[in-house]
Amino acid sequence: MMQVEGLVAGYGRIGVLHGASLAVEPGSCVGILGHNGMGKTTLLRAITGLLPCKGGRILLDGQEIQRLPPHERARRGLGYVPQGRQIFPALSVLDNLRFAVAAKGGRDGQVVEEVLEEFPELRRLLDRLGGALSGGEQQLLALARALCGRPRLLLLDEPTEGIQPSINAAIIERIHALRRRGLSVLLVEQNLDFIQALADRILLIQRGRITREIPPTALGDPALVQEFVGTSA
Ligand SMILES: Nc1ncnc2c1ncn2[C@@H]1O[C@H](COP(=O)(O)OP(=O)(O)OP(=O)(O)O)[C@@H](O)[C@H]1O
Repeated sequence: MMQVEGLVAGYGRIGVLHGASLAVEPGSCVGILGHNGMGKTTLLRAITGLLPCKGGRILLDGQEIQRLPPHERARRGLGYVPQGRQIFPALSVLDNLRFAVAAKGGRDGQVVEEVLEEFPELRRLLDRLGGALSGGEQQLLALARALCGRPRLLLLDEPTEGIQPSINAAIIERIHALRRRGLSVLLVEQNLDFIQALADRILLIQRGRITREIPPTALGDPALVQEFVGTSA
């Protein structure tokens, strides 16, 4: 589905990614773990095109996309749920969704209706302002909004940040349901239970490079977790 080869990116003269490589197989969920500041968000932003790539290649279905603008990468199947969700707080839930469809150049009525079938709990919130939602509701809206672009590969940046742990199970189930329909996922997450519940493969990022792959079962071993991410399970 996607191959990232030797990706180099950063902010001005500050290098962050120093040759990151990874692959996401069709229909799979790949998790990325790493300490704060190792480049997880930067990696996702470089893949979406929000940050320019200074080197390396990104292949989506075998086609190079690293020089395409973000909207063209979205058109080819990339969806992105950014860290902190970044929904529009002053727009209603419905308008947040409509905006996402319009940004992709689609006809909103039908797409929004299809997405609401996948996120039925948003129906009773359609008139509510985005900023008035709980963290968990905002995360569902952010997922639904990304789905309005009908992505085939979804990039998720720390979806559990700032939401109540009790909501995590609902979000995990929703992502599983999307995967059953063929969606591939690249997930950056610090919550070990969450990443273990979803990822088929887990990659470690250290100083801007993918350094290792670990089996999801390794997250049950506190000593390994300490070594990989510096927290205990
Ligand atoms: N806009 C920016 N300008 C300059 N440096 C930045 C910018 N955004 C991030 N950085 C730096 O780039 C490095 C990688 O940041 P990034 O956000 O990708 O890390 P991360 O692994 O996602 O960490 P976290 O879990 O804390 O979000 C950090 O040293 C960070 O300070």
